[in-house]
Amino acid sequence: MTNEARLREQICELARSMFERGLTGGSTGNISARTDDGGLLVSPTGTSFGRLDPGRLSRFDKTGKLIDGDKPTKEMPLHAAFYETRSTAGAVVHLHSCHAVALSMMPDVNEEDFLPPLTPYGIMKLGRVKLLPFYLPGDPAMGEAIRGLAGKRAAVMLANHGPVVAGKDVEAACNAIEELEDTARLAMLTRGHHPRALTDDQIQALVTKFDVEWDA
Ligand SMILES: O=C(O)[C@@H](O)C(=O)COP(=O)(O)O
Ligand SMILES: [Zn+2]
Repeated sequence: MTNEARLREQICELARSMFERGLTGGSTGNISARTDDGGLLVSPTGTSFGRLDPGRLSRFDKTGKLIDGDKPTKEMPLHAAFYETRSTAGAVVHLHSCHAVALSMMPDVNEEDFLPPLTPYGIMKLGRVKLLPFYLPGDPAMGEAIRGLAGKRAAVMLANHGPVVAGKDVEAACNAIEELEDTARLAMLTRGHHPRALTDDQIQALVTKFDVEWDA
């Protein structure tokens, strides 16, 4: 099996796993990954994460030209902006995960640190998560918003829509976006109960020990 064939299988398998666990429903969400030749494999528009077909993923060459496969996600500008601004990005995932979307609607949420520092893994896997405003799905302005972050954030939350996370590869991006949803779930569950969050010293210790991108 070629590396590309393995990558196609992995994209579809991880997408299906997230769908089956209710992390994104219907035909929501999109996923992309870099190929060895600098191109991209991308989920087609209107497809369900539960039923992605490895042979029908949209394939782009390294210049951004669509080579074959089905019509790509309408969120290509969003995905492309992550690859352009983060040289370490090997994959990008977007979900409509319920608790993250709910948290994005809360009136007092911090736009610079969308997730409260509740557990170590949220900090280690995501760094600081920026809350972006609401955009219409497919609006290329989302790509401009990502470019405006100059590669400093691996994860953003689109208000009233869903999270988007870049990782070094498909597995890392999927693990990180699952952590985003879990942390948002904890935040919603503990909302109004004054949970004890991690202290600044604990956060700094994590950032240092696990080399987390945290300054942005
Ligand atoms: O919310 C949307 O419409 C998109 O962001 C989405 O999740 C699914 O769109 P496609 O990837 O074009 O199917
Ligand atoms: Zn979406």
